[in-house]
Amino acid sequence: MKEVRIEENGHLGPINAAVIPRYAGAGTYARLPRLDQVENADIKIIGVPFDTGVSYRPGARFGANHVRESSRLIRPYNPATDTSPFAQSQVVDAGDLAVNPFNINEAIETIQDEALELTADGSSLVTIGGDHTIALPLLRAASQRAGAPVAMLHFDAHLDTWDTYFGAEYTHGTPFRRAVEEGILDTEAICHVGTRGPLYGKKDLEDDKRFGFGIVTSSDVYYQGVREIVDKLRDRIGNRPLYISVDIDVLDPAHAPGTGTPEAGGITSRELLEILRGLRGLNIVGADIVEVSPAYDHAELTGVAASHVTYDLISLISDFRSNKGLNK
Ligand SMILES: N=C(N)NCCCC(=O)O
Ligand SMILES: [Zn+2]
Ligand SMILES: [Zn+2]
Repeated sequence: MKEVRIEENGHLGPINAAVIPRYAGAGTYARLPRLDQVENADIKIIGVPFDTGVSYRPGARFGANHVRESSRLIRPYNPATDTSPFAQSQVVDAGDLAVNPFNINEAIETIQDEALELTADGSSLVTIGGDHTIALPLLRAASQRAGAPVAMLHFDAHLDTWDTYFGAEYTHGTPFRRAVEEGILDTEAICHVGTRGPLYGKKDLEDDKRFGFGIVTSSDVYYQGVREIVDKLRDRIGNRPLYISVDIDVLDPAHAPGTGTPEAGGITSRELLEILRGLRGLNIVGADIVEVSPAYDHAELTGVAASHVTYDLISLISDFRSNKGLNK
């Protein structure tokens, strides 16, 4: 079957669903072109099939392809932000990184190296799939590219600033403690959003605070509402280079059951999307959407939520890049 794509603004867009039914053919994210089908890419979506860092249910290694498969219905115009992300920037699916499933240290190195290589041309990365361990090498690459520690918004049920699990330093519950220790985060502007659930002890929160993290809990989102929270986050971040890490378990299990460490009482997908949309205009230098574990999903609930979160993140980055003249 011959590919028929939408082309706008000189950018090669998704396969045209009015010509080739959206359920036909091999899947890339939002049916976008692959990296090898374009000359230059402004935004690259990459999959990281890695879940060797998990402490409970496995399966996030299958997350990237699940998000791709659940993104077939995505359309090119985003009315929530009045933007056409695939027309404003050349967005591509750059495929999966091949990372070692048996050696976490090597996997982390590979992710960092490949993220640096992929962004050498000034493009932005949006990573899908994998467990939260992968945020550490992605943050290293992002701060190296930014030439400075980066601000971070971390959407998650969990703090992920624990020290070790079974003596292991690099796991999905520890990436942000390592990141603070390594000095790659701008500790004036780092915040968790959506946290909830039981902890190991009060010290978890004391340590986290000492590292510089602010916390907007899932209950805060309920009591304060999206607008007030967005204002606070924007104040804290200003115009710093910002990395956004989204653990899909930030959503209530009713919205995202397909994940490894579910916690009751989470935010809704509407709240998450609205908070993200409120970040428009911020200097987002990279993002990930992690912890999608398809075997625990039902009716693609988690896949669809993750694919839409990815879409709104791409919309923000695309808008920022095109307004600042960063695209080729
Ligand atoms: N889902 C992520 N990233 N972390 C959860 C760690 C929960 C734990 O085992 O204590
Ligand atoms: Zn989590
Ligand atoms: Zn996490």
